[in-house]
Amino acid sequence: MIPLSPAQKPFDDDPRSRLFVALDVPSRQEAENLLSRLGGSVRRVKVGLELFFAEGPRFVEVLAERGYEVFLDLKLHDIPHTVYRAARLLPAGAVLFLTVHASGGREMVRAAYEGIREARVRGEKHQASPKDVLAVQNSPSYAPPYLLGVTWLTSLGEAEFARFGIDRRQSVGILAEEALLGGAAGLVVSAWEVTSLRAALGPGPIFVVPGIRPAFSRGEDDQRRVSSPGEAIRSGADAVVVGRPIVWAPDPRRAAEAILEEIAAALFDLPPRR
Ligand SMILES: O=c1ccn([C@@H]2O[C@H](COP(=O)(O)O)[C@@H](O)[C@H]2O)c(=O)[nH]1
Repeated sequence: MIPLSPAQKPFDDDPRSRLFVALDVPSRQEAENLLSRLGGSVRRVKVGLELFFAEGPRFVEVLAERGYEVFLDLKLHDIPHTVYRAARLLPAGAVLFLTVHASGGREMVRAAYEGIREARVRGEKHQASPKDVLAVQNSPSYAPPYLLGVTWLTSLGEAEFARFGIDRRQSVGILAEEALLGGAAGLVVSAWEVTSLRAALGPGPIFVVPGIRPAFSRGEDDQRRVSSPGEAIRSGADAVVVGRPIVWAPDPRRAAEAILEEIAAALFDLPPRR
């Protein structure tokens, strides 16, 4: 694995690079409405199963054409052969992050990585010279689309881990290793595990944290390992994913801006990136 230096990670000083709004809505029309309500407060979006089933890969390309950076959260999980063949068809030029379940094992993650590499070359072929294609083909692992390995879903709480007979902390470490050894550039983790993973793995891997519940939205739902946006960033997350606290807010733009302020304050408290 070629470690990514912190400076190479796809984040910048704009707090908007640290926030992915989950477009968890059932149609392109609803996604468009939400995006127009969010205005310029958001630059990065996450497309998950719901919107992808509704609108397919073409809408991912439309979002990218409009300047949004897209996290395609399909959480691939199958035998390596199947994952490889699916990943080859990724609209590579339109995607910043793609997820796989780390529990598929390092061979499966590697298959996704190889599929992405082919998708990247195929996408480039339309505009690039053979020399450029070769350069893309030989590029280091960490060019977009970046592959992220999902460790344990943030909807799993201590009751589930007890029922499964699994040690959460230890097994998250194993899953992280499987993902990174398979070629993932980073992980999707809960804020509960970020501090220990960052300490163990260093600044290189990208950590993206869902299960974000700002103070204004706290209430019962299906998320179990939750944190505020500020806590997640201070613990070592590079970025957070937020769905319902923004999507279901009476004023989504105001909610996004409050979260961005919290992210900015947390970044300000951290030492500069080395
Ligand atoms: O472990 C995981 C992995 C992915 N997600 C996704 O993030 C968003 C969270 O939405 P909220 O409405 O803020 O709960 C959603 O799209 C999930 O599919 C996750 O929550 N946990």
